[in-house]
Amino acid sequence: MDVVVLGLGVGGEEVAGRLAAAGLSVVGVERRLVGGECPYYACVPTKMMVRAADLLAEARRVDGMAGHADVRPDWTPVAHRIRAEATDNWNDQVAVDRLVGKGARFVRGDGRLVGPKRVAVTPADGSGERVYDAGTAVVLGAGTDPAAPPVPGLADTPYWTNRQAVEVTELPASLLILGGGPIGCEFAQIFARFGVRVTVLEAADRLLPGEEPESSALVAQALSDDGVEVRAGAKVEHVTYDWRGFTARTSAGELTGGRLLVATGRRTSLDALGIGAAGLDPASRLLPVDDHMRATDGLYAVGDVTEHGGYTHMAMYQADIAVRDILGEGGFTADYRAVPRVTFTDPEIGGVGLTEAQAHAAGLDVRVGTADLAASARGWIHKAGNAGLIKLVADHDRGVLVGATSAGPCGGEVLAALTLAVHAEVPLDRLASMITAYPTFHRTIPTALAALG
Ligand SMILES: Cc1cc2nc3c(=O)[nH]c(=O)nc-3n(C[C@H](O)[C@H](O)[C@H](O)COP(=O)(O)OP(=O)(O)OC[C@H]3O[C@@H](n4cnc5c(N)ncnc54)[C@H](O)[C@@H]3O)c2cc1C
Ligand SMILES: NC(=O)c1ccc[n+]([C@@H]2O[C@H](COP(=O)([O-])OP(=O)(O)OC[C@H]3O[C@@H](n4cnc5c(N)ncnc54)[C@H](O)[C@@H]3O)[C@@H](O)[C@H]2O)c1
Repeated sequence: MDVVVLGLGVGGEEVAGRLAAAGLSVVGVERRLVGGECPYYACVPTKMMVRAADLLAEARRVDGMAGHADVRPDWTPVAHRIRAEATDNWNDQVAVDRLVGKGARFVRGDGRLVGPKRVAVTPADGSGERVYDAGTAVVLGAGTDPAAPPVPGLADTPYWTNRQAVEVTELPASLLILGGGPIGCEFAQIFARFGVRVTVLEAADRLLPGEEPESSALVAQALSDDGVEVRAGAKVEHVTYDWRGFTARTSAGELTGGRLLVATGRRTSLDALGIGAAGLDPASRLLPVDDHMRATDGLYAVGDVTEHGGYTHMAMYQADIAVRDILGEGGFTADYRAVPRVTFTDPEIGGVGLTEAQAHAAGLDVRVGTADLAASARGWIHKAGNAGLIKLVADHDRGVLVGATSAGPCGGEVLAALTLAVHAEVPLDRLASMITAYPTFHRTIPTALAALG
């Protein structure tokens, strides 16, 4: 055996498939579904939900702009699409066949490191434990599970995580969401647009605390316009559940919901994965890796278990680097200066690189330029649903952008131009001389460039 891949999510499946296709002998170990969180419980089904919720919102904007539309939301086609088109009713046979078709051996079971380059697997079919020795490398791609805060009472309740929220077939009348990060905000808007009374409780003083404060304000306004009640800066002290639903005692008073969705982040289980047997600190929450994705001699890690995970595109990027390193192919190594991220609310919140606060914390000579998307020609034409902004964060010393935000309709698409600018370190004067088509949303980029202090 050349390589054992432990965890076949987005990152692990890519590594195992490509190495097997290149002729290496590969064992892939997965205890749940090949493909991991993204296709079954995360990116794909939630963006199908977003698409449906956005259709409702656009239809509600017909009045006053294109006639009149009566909109009657129905969750049935959304739940059906998630089952029939996205998850095959949470069956991964197609993915298993694809992997085996590339030449990998597949074992469904629970794996753990029991030595450097040695993995023990307890197969799901009840057969006895098997041990695999990897001649070349072990690759960890074990991802994360939803984390729940240690709130008294919470563990005794049937709360939802993203997994139950994706599986839902009948919507509750009301939903209380703990956490106003990307997961909390996306689900809040989706369910509110389908008529659920939603309350979001966020411990930090604003939604999306990892993004620019201007983005947080935009999302708070959008959620409020959709009827979501947002309580930021509030702490949950106790949770109970009875036949009426959930009651949360919080520093902002008592909050209730027919269902409770916990969206307060993710957790790894590196100790249970046996990283101590490879000489790594079992108490680590995330694995430090070098720019070839090596955690230690013969052990690689990709995706959410690493310090630079959190997104499917990062798991894919890191998988590519690990594969090329194992095959000795060379090429680029990991560079995290221009990592893009998009929260798929309406308006979409796109960000790349550093926020203004992070750039200051890095000791840079920071200049900031902001422009209102709604005030642009395209924003004015678009009218209903035109809220958004471009914010640029520049390093004045080097004359380049180190971060940017693109919020608005198509905010995630417009972000591509800004990602390119940060990634390629395009000089600001060269960027300012770029011609932008009229009347596009991305014409707000030169307006923000002109506003750079
Ligand atoms: C609701 C939600 C929405 C999201 N939306 C987006 C989005 O729009 N865009 C985006 O880029 N990212 C999004 N993400 C993040 C994205 O899903 C993750 O970054 C991505 O899935 C990480 O891939 P991974 O391969 O590292 O891990 P995972 O996808 O978590 O896969 C890890 C796999 O390892 C398996 N495993 C773990 N331990 C063991 C073991 N001991 N033995 C055997 N198998 C094991 C697990 O069963 C799992 O299948 C979202 C996440 C959530 C929760
Ligand atoms: N569009 C996307 O790319 C996308 C969408 C969803 C999720 N994701 C990824 O999935 C991961 C998890 O997302 P997430 O939103 O769960 O995590 P997160 O860590 O980004 O946000 C969790 C939020 O919960 C808050 N919180 C923590 N404890 C709390 C408590 N006790 N009460 C109230 N609020 C509390 C935090 O302040 C934070 O704002 C992230 O890595 C994210 O990047 C990505």
